[in-house]
Amino acid sequence: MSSSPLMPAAPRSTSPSSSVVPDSEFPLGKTITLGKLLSLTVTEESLIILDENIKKSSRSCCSAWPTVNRKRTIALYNILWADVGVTAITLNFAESTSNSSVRPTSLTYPFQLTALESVEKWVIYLLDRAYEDSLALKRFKVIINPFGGSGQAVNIFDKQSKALLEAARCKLDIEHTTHYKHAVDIAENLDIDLFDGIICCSGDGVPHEVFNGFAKRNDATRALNKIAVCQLPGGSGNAMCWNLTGTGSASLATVAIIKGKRRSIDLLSITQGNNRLISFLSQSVGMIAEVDLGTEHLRWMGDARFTVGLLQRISRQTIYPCDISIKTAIEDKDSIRDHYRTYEGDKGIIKQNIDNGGQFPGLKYGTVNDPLPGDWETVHHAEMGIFYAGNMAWMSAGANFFPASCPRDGFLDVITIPGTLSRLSATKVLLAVEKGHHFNLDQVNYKKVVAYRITPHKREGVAEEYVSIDGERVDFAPLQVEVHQGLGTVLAKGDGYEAPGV
Ligand SMILES: Nc1ncnc2c1ncn2[C@@H]1O[C@H](COP(=O)(O)OP(=O)(O)OP(=O)(O)O)[C@@H](O)[C@H]1O
Repeated sequence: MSSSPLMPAAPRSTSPSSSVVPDSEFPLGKTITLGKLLSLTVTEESLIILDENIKKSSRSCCSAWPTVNRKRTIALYNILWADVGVTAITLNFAESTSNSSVRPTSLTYPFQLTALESVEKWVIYLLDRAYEDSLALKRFKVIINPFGGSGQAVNIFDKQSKALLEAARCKLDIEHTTHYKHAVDIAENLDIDLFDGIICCSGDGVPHEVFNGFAKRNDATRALNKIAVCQLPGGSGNAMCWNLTGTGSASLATVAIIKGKRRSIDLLSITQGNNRLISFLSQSVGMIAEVDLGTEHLRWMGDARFTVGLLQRISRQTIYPCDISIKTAIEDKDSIRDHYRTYEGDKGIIKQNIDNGGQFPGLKYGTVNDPLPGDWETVHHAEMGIFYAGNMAWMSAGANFFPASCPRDGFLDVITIPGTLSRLSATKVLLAVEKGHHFNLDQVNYKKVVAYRITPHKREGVAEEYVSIDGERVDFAPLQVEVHQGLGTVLAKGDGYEAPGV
């Protein structure tokens, strides 16, 4: 068998010789003929199987007679693996069962022993095309939060993902979290030589913990560079999954991970009090934080609780006073749009040379306890409604809050919206968020920044105040944030985020 990294050794034996002749175009062409009635062709996008034995019949609208359809087309993206035995080839692929789900399926075709070498070469070609610049046979640590979302994460993984990963011959080491912050310990102590990635079947809290676990290691930069972090939608907020795979379907996201390309993303350092932690997704103060963290009583509504919670606060014109100091990178929307179009899927900085084998990088701008750097601009916001800083586009399904977000541009996108907007105006903003069209509205202030500090002020008579980092509650206290360009690694379907841009 070939020494291709894609291929396992195929068993050989000495069965009778065969009359199978590879297509004359092969190996330069893409077809292998396995018999008079059977050929497999790799085209630009698909595997086409012509099989006279396929008994699928279809009736055209113009004809009363059924026609026999002997052609089967499988998108190369859905090809998971191919095993070559001595006299049969088995193709594993993801078959659509609906618009939003796939399941693993296989087809086996016999061939005669003399064709073995040709079949092996053809399979190497097929798998090269099916995986392109994505690593095949990935080795995953799988971390499942059994309490994520509505407690369905184990079920989701077992029913919708595991068999697809196995069909793609991925190596899995599965662990269920047993306590709060368990994923921090798992990432901190992981033998990174054994894995290519971590799949978090959870909400956004577990990937947040994984990045923080890596950050604690002495070889943090190596771990962050080597291990790609990904998410299957097993929680109540699955933003990472939406941004990197473009779906909330566990089976479709699994295929996107199997075929996922290693891409770097910016990470953020946050200091608050004497703590430092790492964020990959967002920070919010004001309405968004309160709705995210303070509406547990509306959990039964599912995703609708965010909309209902926001509308309640908008109608009351709720305000959240704070001071914000920013080191701005790009201020006006036209320049942000130009920047987005240049850097959205930029591959030029896919991997900077950040793996120096050492600890997590230091802070360029000091901590929240240090004096503010002289070139930061500070503004007091007496009537802030929403302060939202995002490192990815989707903040949850249907909420494309940061449509100008670029995965590795070294900037964080910051939105501020006054709490004093009229109900009509504020509702217009919210309705525009799904498609990212709020970016164009005058009421929405949108900046790209390299660092900022926010000091929220407690409101008189308000019992609970909220600050959220990656959807998790932290102290209601000042925090300072700076970006580390391209420091994290993920598996992504495309080069940019899977969201409509600007
Ligand atoms: N076995 C466990 N027992 C208690 N807490 C856990 C356990 N496993 C994970 N956690 C904690 O659950 C939190 C949320 O996890 P995750 O984001 O996966 O779920 P979620 O349902 O989206 O979250 P949320 O409850 O914040 O909406 C994390 O802080 C994590 O440490």
